[in-house]
Amino acid sequence: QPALDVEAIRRDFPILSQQVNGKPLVYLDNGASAQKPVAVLDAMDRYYREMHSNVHRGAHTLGDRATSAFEGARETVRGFLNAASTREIIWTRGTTEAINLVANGLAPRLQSGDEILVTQMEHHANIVPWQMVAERTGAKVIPIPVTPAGELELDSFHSLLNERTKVLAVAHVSNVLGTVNPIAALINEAKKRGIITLVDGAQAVPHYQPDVQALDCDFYAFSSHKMFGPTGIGVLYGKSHLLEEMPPYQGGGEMIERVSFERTTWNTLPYKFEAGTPAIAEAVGLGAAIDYLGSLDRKAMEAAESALLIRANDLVESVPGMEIIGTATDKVPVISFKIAGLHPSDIGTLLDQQGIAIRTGHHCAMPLMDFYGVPGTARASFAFYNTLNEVEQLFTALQKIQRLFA
Ligand SMILES: Cc1ncc(COP(=O)(O)O)c(CN[C@@H](CS)C(=O)O)c1O
Repeated sequence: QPALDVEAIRRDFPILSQQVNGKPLVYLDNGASAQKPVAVLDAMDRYYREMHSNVHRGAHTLGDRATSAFEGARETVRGFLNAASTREIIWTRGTTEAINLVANGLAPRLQSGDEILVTQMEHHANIVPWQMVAERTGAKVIPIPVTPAGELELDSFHSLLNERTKVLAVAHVSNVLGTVNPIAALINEAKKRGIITLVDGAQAVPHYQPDVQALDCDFYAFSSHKMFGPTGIGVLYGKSHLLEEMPPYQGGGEMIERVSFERTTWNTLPYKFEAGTPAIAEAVGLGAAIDYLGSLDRKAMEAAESALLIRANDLVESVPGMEIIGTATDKVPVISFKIAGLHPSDIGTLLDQQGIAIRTGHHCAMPLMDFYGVPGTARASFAFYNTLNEVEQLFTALQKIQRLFA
């Protein structure tokens, strides 16, 4: 297995080589948002310098350049997900908007007593939109419980499935626990019962390249900014037969075929769900991020990331009173933790003073915090550009904090 040349890769991410509070930045908050390679910055800069215009207007050369750059990025996303058609690739603002779009689009199918199955580990983005639609339709949102290790209780999953279950909405990867859920098996079970499946892929795409046709999920949502692309854009993959049936999410320009005060008709897929001027440069940036990832050895990336997680797990015992929350067998390199006698936000502040960036709090997963009986956790989330030395710096800092403040 060729090792990843992390030092060469880090040179692709200029932001990483700065000092914070007089110390080298150790950026371990990738689960909140990842950093961007020069290839993404250059692609967006070049777009604005040479191509920018509004899209789909077709009146002039720049418009054609912008449109082909924009639709070219959509094709890049289609290839990344192995979707059957670009008609199934909808640009959104991010994972949150993608899930809201689906929840609202499925509302006409839902009636009183129907059940929407989610999990106890979900991010609020995959709970609240369903609660809002359940409120309107009389449906119910039911959580699949999680074990203390942070894995789904699969027996409960099977017993919760019933003839009233209409939707299964589940995280591919937990942003708090790092747990990789067995989504292929979950989707397979749901499909046997005609249940519509949505996968929240926000925390999976920085680490894996999902194959939506192999998974056979009905919807897959993710955000560009988590997978080394710009903020402000995300993707909803949806099976075209379902997208065709769903009403538009927002009204305006682009999403129409013909408007009159007597009757308005919708545009074809994917434009029916893309009202208004889109985030064109951001789509180009996401396309560049996918091309950048495609230029790397994915197996070497996965090996490097699992080495980071193994080193972190090995170092936990070096910090008295430290406990990892989320010890699933199958995990991405994310560790949520608590240290006896210390509040997570104090840990975050003290680490920042040493140039180390993590996240603390409830991580938009309050039901999961309730399950563990904690107000929040400290979370270090690693990416392929982090080094073993950075893991050791984190734990050396935690040892010092524990000695001085716990
Ligand atoms: C599993 C999961 N699902 C949805 C979202 C929302 O992504 P947006 O790009 O904000 O729409 C996130 C974003 N989680 C960030 C910010 S709360 C974190 O620090 O964990 C997520 O992790």
